[in-house]
Amino acid sequence: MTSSSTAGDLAEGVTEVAVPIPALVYPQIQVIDENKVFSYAGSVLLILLKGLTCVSRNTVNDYLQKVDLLSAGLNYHLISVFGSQSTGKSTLLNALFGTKFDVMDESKRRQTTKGIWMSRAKQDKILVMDVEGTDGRERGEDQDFERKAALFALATSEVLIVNIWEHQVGLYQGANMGLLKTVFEVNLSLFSSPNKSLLLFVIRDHIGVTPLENLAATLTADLERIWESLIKPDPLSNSKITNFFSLQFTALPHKILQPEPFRKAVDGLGHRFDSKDHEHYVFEKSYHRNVPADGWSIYAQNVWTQIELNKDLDLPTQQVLVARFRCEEIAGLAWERFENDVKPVEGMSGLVAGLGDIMGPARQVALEIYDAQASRYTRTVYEEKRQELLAKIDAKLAHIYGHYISTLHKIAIQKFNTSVTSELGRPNYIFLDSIQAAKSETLDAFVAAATEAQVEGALLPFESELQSLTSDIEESVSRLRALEAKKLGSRITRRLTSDLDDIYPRIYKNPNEDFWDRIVLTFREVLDKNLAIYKVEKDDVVTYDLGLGGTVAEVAAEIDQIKMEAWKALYRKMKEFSKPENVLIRLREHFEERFKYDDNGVPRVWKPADDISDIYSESLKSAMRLLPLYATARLENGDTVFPDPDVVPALQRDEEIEIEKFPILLSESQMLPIRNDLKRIADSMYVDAKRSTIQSIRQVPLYFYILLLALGWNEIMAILRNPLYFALLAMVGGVVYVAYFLHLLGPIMKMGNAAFDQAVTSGKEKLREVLDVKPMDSYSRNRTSALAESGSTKADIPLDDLDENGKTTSSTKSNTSPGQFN
Ligand SMILES: Nc1nc2c(ncn2[C@@H]2O[C@H](COP(=O)(O)OP(=O)(O)OP(=O)(O)O)[C@@H](O)[C@H]2O)c(=O)[nH]1
Repeated sequence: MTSSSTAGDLAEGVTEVAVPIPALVYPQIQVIDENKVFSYAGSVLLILLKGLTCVSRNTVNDYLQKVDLLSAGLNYHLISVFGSQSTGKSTLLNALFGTKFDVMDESKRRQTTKGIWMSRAKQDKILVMDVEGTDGRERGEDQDFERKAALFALATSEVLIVNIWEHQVGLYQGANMGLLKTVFEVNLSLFSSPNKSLLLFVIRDHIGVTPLENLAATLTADLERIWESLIKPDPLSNSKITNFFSLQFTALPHKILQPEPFRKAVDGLGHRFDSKDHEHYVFEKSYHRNVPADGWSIYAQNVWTQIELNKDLDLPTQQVLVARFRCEEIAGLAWERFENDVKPVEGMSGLVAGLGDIMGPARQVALEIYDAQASRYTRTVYEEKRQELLAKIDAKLAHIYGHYISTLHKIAIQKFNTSVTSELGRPNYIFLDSIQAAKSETLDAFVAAATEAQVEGALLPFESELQSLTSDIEESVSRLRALEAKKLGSRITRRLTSDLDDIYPRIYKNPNEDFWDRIVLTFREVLDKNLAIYKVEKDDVVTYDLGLGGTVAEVAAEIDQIKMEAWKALYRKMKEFSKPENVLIRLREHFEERFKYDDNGVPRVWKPADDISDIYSESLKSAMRLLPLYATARLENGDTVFPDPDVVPALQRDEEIEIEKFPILLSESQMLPIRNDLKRIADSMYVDAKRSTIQSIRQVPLYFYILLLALGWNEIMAILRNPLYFALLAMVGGVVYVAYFLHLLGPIMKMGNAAFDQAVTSGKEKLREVLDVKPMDSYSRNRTSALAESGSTKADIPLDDLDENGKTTSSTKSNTSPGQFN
């Protein structure tokens, strides 16, 4: 018992000065009608956890809206009154709270209040329920409604005003003790843990003979007795009535007989409801049912439905159900607002400027909407639904943000490529610096834009996208590095090719057994020279730095690529020089050098004594010996020339090179025509040599000189007699003598003849070229040239068929010549 009021209350009512009441008159609403139907319109069926519960967008909500309490949250109070029929309950409520509940027409003396009515009180944020009176003759023995109504009042109200006549105190039925017993019983099932309510006994028609104190004591004793008689569940077996109820008592004078004291007493009683400082202030936090005003109608309706269905009325569960329903409803509203706010940026392609400034406030506003209304409901439900809402909002934000940073990623990589391409297009660029600058700029811009669009509190990670962008950039850098390495490789290969162009022909022209050793050695020297500037030697370990960055493995691969290109350049050079036509020319030159010139390099003038066949044979053999050298790249030790093992895999993938045939430059089938052609050329030269010898040994007949003397006698004499002619003759004679003395007369004449013959042959060749328009392949052309130079374009002429003048003596033909190469 929190307070036990006595006559002091009465005195309080009498002595206190009435506070002027604002002339506010609120309408009323029937919450439950006499047929036990909850007041609603246009019901909506909802499934709330278990079973079907009829929940409405009802008139109660409309009413609360109308009386401006719908948005009051938990800041409202609910008071019910119950008691016997026609005991002046409505009269009391109207006087106490300024309501307009119907009051019985005295002349008719019949039930006025049917069902349960509600009205807002004149006091701040108080709702009052006027419950149909008990013991009415209209319902007779049917106590169903009064029990249910009492239960409903208890489940919803903080304060229950029990209205009794003074003369009923001490009576069992008249004082509603039977009903109170029911109330106590159901209270135990309603509130498994103590959830207090205030029972405010208002004793009417108190005439003052029995002090209020005594009346209160009687009532208290009755209540405790009832409480003790209840069968309580185990955990509550030792509980007291005061664990569940606070009790207050007050008494009012007769309204009709003592109107003024009645009014004053009512005014005094009113202060208990609006003055927090009042010692009997009726409202305590623990009395509140913790159902926000906007959820009250659902709560009340659920409670009533449960009561109507005679089901266990577990109020905490009902509160949770209402909280769940309302929190979901509020979360729905908040989500709707959020969706509307982010809609403009959701479907946008490309980068949305100021995304964070749109998403952040949208999230904030949605949460504020939710918090403002839902935070009044059961904490656990509120938080659970808030988490759900937050998760939904953040998932949407993550989706929008994901799209944003993915677009950002694409734009960033494009910008990187553009920037780096333009950097690398500049003269004298430094690859690594250019790449690093573009990379830093791109990543910084990405991080800045991604951070700018972040929303405080939301988990919007961009690290994985940043990682993906970084690896895309690295991939791009790798590609650029490969291109750069290729460019560098091409430059090195060009320099190497140029060096080989310079050196290779010299080695090639003078082949011997270590011919290929020299070529490979020279190649390696040239390659080393070109790679030397990139070489880094540290602790006897040789690595390379191409100035392109990259890992050790990447650099090694790039160096291998360069080496591979170098080997390809060598291969091309080898192939070029080993073309059959080039080899034929080289062999012919080699033959000529030995056949037409002596060991001192002096052109041979063939004399009858010379062994032409032997020289021919030796020269041809020497030339033929070169062919295998040119045909297969073989080192002196017998190994074939082959690329280094580290470049072989790359060469194997290269389409230009058949790596297995790397050292094979001329096949057997290619060598055969070269041999034949060389032989033909050599034969031709041999024939010419033979012919020139025969011509040199031919003699002028003696009679030619006698005839010349006879016919030229006069001229001879004229010359001898003329001093001028004679002097000239003497000079010519002197020159001839000196030539003869020096044995130059014969060679001078031979050279003259040879020069003449050569001129004739060249003339014929030119004439043939002019007349012969048929195109020739390079080998045929070179071959023709080689043959023409040797004068062997004619058919082979066997030496045995020549007479001493070098002419063909018969049609007999021989297939072999004396000096034929075997
Ligand atoms: N004796 C007496 N009669 C009162 C008092 N107050 C009101 N009445 C009369 O009691 C009768 C019933 O009043 P109501 O206020 O309608 O009583 P009620 O309890 O609300 O009636 P129901 O709603 O029908 O249960 C009326 O004729 C009132 O004039 C009072 O203090 N004393």
